[in-house]
Amino acid sequence: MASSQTIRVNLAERSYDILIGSGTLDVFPQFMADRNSSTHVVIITDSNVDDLYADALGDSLTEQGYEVQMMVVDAGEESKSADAAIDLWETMLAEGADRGSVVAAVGGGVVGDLAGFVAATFARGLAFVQVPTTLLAQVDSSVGGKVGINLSEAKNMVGAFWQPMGVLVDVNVLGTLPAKEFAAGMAEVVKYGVIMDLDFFEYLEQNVDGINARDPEVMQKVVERCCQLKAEVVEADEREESGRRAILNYGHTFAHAFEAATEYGQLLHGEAVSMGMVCESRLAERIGLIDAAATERQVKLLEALSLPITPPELDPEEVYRLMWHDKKVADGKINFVLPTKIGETTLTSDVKSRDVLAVLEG
Ligand SMILES: NC(=O)c1ccc[n+]([C@@H]2O[C@H](COP(=O)([O-])OP(=O)(O)OC[C@H]3O[C@@H](n4cnc5c(N)ncnc54)[C@H](O)[C@@H]3O)[C@@H](O)[C@H]2O)c1
Ligand SMILES: O=C(O)C(=O)C[C@@H](O)[C@H](O)[C@H](O)COP(=O)(O)O
Ligand SMILES: [Zn+2]
Repeated sequence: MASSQTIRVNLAERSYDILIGSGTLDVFPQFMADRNSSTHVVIITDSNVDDLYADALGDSLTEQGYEVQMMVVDAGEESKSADAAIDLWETMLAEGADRGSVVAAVGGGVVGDLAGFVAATFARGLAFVQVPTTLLAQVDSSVGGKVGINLSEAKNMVGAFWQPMGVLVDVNVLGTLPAKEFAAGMAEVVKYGVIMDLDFFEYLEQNVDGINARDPEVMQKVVERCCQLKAEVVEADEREESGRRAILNYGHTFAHAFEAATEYGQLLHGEAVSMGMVCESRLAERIGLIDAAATERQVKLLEALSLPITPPELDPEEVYRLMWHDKKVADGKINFVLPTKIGETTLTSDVKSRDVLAVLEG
């Protein structure tokens, strides 16, 4: 294993490390042994990641004397469903998983959210680790403990806060990621810059070529910075109670409605977030919170990273209706995370429906 860095997520007895480096998959058995004494590991992965990485990780555990149960779901957002969770629970039971088993999520955000949800609920809760294999999962979904599944009208509507025992990030796996998936991960990366780190946003602007070429040194820095920022936010507000964690939802009020309106089949989550951030920045402009130049700066960076910024043709009223399923709705109002400048956001419910509809109408 080449150089690596460890970022600690401090959450009292739920604290854990994120190990980030090149070639870290080689230490998977040791990583597991250091965190739990169980010898029964349930690996949950998807139909693409199975052959690419999960099988080999399973073999490396078997060689060390572990009993491994391998479970493969169909690749794609459709697997973040109640049906998929039921299949996993039933199979785990049939094949001997018990309270002492450990779940390892090996894959992107879909696998991480689904496997984490199954871990949180099977036998009232199993220990689990995250081995994120997409950029999006490495910079965002594997950290912070939000796990869950979708309902047809509401993204991530059924779930839990269930922290992993550890997160093992190998940036080498980004090499096999399709271009569209890599770009989708960059949307969440840009999000961190807009919500809380102007210097990081500028670093991204200055390193677009290195990012698009997936330069290992640049990508190691990008993943590390995002994980540091997410760890800080999660440590401050683990269960999204004080409002601090809500900043990670920038772009998501619109994004989740776009995903539900297109039945989770047309847009990647990161693509929807890219469109959602532009919409929410335009909404902030309309109510006088930010200047147009700051939105254009986001548009320019997102486009340079090959991300879409214009939502598909959808009925604005229907998208607005779906926004009411957002988990930030409280006291009959939608709370929006809106940028006030690059590097700063505010949480506000003081938004008129006509402004939201005007943004959706374009
Ligand atoms: N829990 C959280 O905090 C959080 C944060 C952000 C996003 N999410 C969720 O994450 C999901 C999106 O995750 P995603 O973008 O990783 O999508 P994904 O899990 O569907 O993975 C994208 C695609 O890449 C493939 N893949 C994965 N790793 C690969 C690799 N190394 N090489 C080649 N192909 C690979 C997968 O099989 C899949 O086809 C959404 O459901 C979103 O809601 C959750
Ligand atoms: O970790 C968080 O908190 C986030 O909001 C990160 C988001 O990128 C992610 O998409 C999350 O799953 C959205 O959460 P939700 O509570 O709006 O479903
Ligand atoms: Zn997201």
